Amino acid sequence: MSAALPLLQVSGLRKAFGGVQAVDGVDFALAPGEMLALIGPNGAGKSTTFNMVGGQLRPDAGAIRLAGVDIAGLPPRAIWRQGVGRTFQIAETFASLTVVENVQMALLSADRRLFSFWPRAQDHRRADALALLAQVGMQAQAQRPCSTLAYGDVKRVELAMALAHAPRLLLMDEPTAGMAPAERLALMALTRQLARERAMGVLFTEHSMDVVFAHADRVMVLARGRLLAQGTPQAIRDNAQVQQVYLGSGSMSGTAPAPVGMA
Ligand SMILES: Nc1ncnc2c1ncn2[C@@H]1O[C@H](COP(=O)(O)OP(=O)(O)OP(=O)(O)O)[C@@H](O)[C@H]1O
Repeated sequence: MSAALPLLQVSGLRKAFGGVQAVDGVDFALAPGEMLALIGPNGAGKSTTFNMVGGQLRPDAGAIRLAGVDIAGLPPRAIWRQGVGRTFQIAETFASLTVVENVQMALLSADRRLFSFWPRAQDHRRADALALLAQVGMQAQAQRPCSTLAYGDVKRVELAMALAHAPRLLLMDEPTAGMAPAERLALMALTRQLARERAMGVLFTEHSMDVVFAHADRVMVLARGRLLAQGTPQAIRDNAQVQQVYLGSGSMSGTAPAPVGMA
């Protein structure tokens, strides 16, 4: 692999639902260790783009290359095996398990032994699970049931679980939804640190502009399925077209102030 090759290279990506062109020819690249935020008003095509990269949706056209290999249209499990991880909420059924057991379950899944070895999860790679928990600052709470954790701590455990199969690219769909401002900045600061340490690319959608401007290396703005702008957080914040799109839509959806309010 050439050093110049991006981790993720998306080109000509398109997807329509009936008469709605949800994603209309999107191109972007993501480097190892980079935090790339995907933002845009409601209905801009963020989730559709995100789900095509993760394999939940099949593109109508376009290429999605991971370290040069086209993964467009592969099923989610095949894309996961290529090294694309995703944060998922801890399922209700696992909330009664301890923190370390949840991470052990993720390691079992990464080792593709989830079903055959289910009863022995407690023995499986416990030291590795504890090491992952140390990386997200949760080792001291390893023995607690997940159901007793504060919300921000659950998010850290989910991050440790997503790291269990050592993804090259991590997809995070609104990772800080429902979190208090200080908590969401802390979670994304941690994610950024891990991205750097592991040379792991992170693509995330986010409605909280404070998170985007504090922790994205680069920001991509979608509007009506097209890439309106991409650049550094500062460049995006100062971009008149971007400000207009958000003003035109009332404001950024969700908890965040509109970009124009943050200059
Ligand atoms: N399964 C679907 N069936 C029909 N239309 C869809 C479907 N998924 C998305 N769309 C449409 O495609 C467009 C883009 O939707 P998408 O969910 O990708 O936007 P988004 O930027 O993620 O929005 P939000 O911020 O509200 O989540 C919208 O017009 C939406 O109504």
